[in-house]
Amino acid sequence: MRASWADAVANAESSAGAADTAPRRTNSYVPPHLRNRPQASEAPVVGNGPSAARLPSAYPPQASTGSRWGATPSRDLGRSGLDGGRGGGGWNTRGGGWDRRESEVNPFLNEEETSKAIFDVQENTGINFDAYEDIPVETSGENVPPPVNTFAEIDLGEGLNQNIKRCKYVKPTPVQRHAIPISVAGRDLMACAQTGSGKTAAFCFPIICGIMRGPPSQRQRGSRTVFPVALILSPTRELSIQIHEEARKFSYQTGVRAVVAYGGAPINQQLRDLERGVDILVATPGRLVDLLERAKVSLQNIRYLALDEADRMLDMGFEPQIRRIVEQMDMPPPGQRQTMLFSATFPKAIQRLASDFLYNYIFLAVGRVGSSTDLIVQRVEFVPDSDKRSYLMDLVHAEKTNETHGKQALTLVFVETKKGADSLEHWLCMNGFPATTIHGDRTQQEREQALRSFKSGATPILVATDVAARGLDIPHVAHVINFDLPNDIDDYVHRIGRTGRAGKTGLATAFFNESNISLAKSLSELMQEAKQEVPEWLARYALARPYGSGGGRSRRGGGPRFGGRDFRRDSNYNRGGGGSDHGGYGGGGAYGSSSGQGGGHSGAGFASAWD
Ligand SMILES: Nc1ncnc2c1ncn2[C@@H]1O[C@H](COP(=O)(O)OP(=O)(O)OP(=O)(O)O)[C@@H](O)[C@H]1O
Repeated sequence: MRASWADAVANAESSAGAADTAPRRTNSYVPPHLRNRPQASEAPVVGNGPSAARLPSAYPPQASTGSRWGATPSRDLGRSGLDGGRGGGGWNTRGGGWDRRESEVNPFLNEEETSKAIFDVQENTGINFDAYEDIPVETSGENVPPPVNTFAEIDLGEGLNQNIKRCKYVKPTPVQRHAIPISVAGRDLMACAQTGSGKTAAFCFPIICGIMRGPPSQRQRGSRTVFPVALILSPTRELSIQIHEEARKFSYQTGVRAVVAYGGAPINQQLRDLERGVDILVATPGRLVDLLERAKVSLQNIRYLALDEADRMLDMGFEPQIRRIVEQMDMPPPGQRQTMLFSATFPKAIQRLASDFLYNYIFLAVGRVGSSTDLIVQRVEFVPDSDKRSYLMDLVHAEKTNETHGKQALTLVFVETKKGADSLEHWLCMNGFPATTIHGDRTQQEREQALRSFKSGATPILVATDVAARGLDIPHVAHVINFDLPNDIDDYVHRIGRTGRAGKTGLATAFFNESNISLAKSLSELMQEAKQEVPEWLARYALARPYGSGGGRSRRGGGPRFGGRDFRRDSNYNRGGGGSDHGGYGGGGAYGSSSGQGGGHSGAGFASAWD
């Protein structure tokens, strides 16, 4: 794969002009787990090899670091049977009590310096979370724990609280207000909440808190297999890297160790990292299957399973792999582990599949993108294919004038194909607009370099396929352009959600033409729900054309305001007919077959909480 001209420019820029500010000045590939390492003079060389986890124990550390280190660690996850019969020794593998915090690199350092230096702003302070205040929230399930208004209302432990402060999170977002108490109470959860609303912390905090409260790790002697306690799966490598970076921040100095494993990067380095000890494994499914097949990882001690972008993880492409990992390896079944599924969209068919993984779960829906807050201004233009480039030129010209502290605002352009991405990037560069690309034909090194270059503002235009559509949290993306619209409205929701994050505003422009007619109705409905101006021509297309066959129709059944609604509310759910496309569904045994509690949901079991 050729290295793009823009990447070369970005490399040159970061090594020359930005020498004072750029944290990484070399162009050679450094895998994520080796990044941010201190210079020899900065930190003692402890834990820097496979045998590190067997170093003399510094455990127990000072009590000041929170309840994890308290005298009576609690394993109570809020329901019976979760730890039943497995004895005390086999829960996790935190290096026999070795205090990893001594050698831990501060994950906050780099980021703060980079962010301040480049954009001269502080993230997460002064965020307008009031914008989320009137967002509708709906929960269903039995005995839903009440939401909290502050982080302080939940005993997350001193170490985690410190990190929340370091992240400058002043108060929980709506999904966090509801999801964290539910998960800390030990309940399984399917959560559907807006893009950019803090879902990562919503599943990371309860996991870290639960591990801190749990028993100390026991490494299995003589074995090179590792036994993580928590598994977080995500569909793309970049998203796994990002979740790992977040998890490292949230678990800094808590003694909880997060490791990432993903394809396209050397497996040996990931193995070495795993052997240093792992509590939370963040992984992409393909690489995890590889590790499981090599018996490098065992899932038998998993107490927490989180699927981010869960609807994507369970669609046709990923489902077999996910079932293999969750159901056919050695992971404890639902009821004996806690499962958390998160996404901004949850089609009902996927909910049915997902319910196999859950035990007596709570469904949480928090208003859809832009639902009542208009954080993202959506525009749609009728643009024939032949005119798309000149329209794009107009838009990026306009962005050039939209500068913050001398830096052009970031623009993310989505296209349909990898070839299309390369060709558009080339054309933009030829026309004097530094751009780079991210797509599946690029090497992992190129993909990560492209993201860094985009994030730093060195190449303020990123041309991407759907590989960048979900989960990526890139500050300062001011404009998302759907140069080619996706076939599925949920993909549109995730794409435009790369802007307007964490209470900030953003702009999304879509080029629509005859080839997108199947999307007309769902797009027009979505825009109406989000109180956006729907062009007359789009409304006409929407009226003339029912939902397209290719997924244009909203499959989520979320109705107004939600990205998904609990499929158990369907009238035919309790009549055993709700799962016609889902084997083994219906009747009372839908979830938690091992529970002995039946698991069927009566209508009376649903609570509804509107904020
Ligand atoms: N309580 C909080 N206060 C301030 N900022 C927060 C808070 N929670 C999360 N954030 C910030 O909000 C941004 C978006 O969070 P996150 O990436 O978890 O969103 P998400 O809901 O997972 O989005 P997506 O659906 O696109 O995956 C991040 O930069 C994160 O640091």
